[in-house]
Amino acid sequence: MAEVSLQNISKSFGESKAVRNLTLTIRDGEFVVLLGPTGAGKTTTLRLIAGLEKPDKGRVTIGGQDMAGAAPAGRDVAFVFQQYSLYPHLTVYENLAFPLRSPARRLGADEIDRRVRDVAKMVRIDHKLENRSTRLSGGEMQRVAIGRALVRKPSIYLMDEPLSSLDAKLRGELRLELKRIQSELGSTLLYVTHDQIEAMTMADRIGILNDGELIQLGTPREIYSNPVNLHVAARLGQPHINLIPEGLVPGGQPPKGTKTIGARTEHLEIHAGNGNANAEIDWIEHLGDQSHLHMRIAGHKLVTLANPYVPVMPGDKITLMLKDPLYFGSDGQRLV
Ligand SMILES: Nc1ncnc2c1ncn2[C@@H]1O[C@H](COP(=O)(O)OP(=O)(O)OP(=O)(O)O)[C@@H](O)[C@H]1O
Repeated sequence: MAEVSLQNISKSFGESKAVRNLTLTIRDGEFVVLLGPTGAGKTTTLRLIAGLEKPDKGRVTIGGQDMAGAAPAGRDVAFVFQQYSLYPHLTVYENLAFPLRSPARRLGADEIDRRVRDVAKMVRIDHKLENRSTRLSGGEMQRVAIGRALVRKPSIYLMDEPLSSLDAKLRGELRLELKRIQSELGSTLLYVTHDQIEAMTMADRIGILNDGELIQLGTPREIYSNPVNLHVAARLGQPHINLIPEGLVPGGQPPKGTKTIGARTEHLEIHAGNGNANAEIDWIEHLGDQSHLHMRIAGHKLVTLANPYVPVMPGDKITLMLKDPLYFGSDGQRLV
């Protein structure tokens, strides 16, 4: 494995600026997730590292070596795509062995067999090695696709939304397994997604990309608790952070210049009305182990998470207070 570094990378397609002056280092053995909406430049960033696109400006290094001029095959990266790109006419075993059979690798049959069986166990597909790859469920095919990247032991794994075509349950399972495998192998991995749960649960560090720009890079906790601006604050958290005008809800100590307050569940205190009510419960969404309380205050709607036994009903008057919320200025930047 190796450290991979992007320095001041820019890439445009005609008028469209896909990546703008991006600087990012993925440390040896680190799992970095790029999180951003559609069109943010996530896939382009992976393709620039893989050598499938050439930067207009800037440098890519892998293990300290400048990759300018290096063809994709010479870069020692493994790419996993959103859609399992398996060879349909080959068995699972042959799909896994394929990347190891290149003459440049000069691996013996025993070594190939050992690696294929090790990886098949790791991605839990060892019971289907003789199956045609088309005779597998979606989750199994994606395990094989991930396994095929893993057998190679490259400098870095690049993964482009590899779980997005799977149903929620499988996605949850493979998320855990991918994280386990990555920690076991100490792999360097750059993973792109627009799923905040994947980013929060798997990443050592998350990079928030928007409109081709890296807006913030930090641990999941840092990104969640200390967003640098409104855009980052709105990317993470379920339900979405409430963004309300300063002065609407009492409490907190807004610094000079505060325009918007960011209030997540942990930043809101709710008390029974007792004569000072300033808000009203609109409705309650029961999610099973938790509920979403929808509230209204002076025409603004807020949502917060509550335990399902909280003794309130739609129409109840309540007192809403802020507790150390996030503050943002008129330019959307965080004020501390
Ligand atoms: N080959 C191309 N030709 C023209 N424009 C492109 C090309 N590849 C990407 N773009 C543009 O560059 C921008 C970034 O695209 P990119 O695919 O990197 O975004 P993304 O964050 O991966 O989006 P998604 O989540 O939808 O895959 C978009 O505006 C896209 O239309």
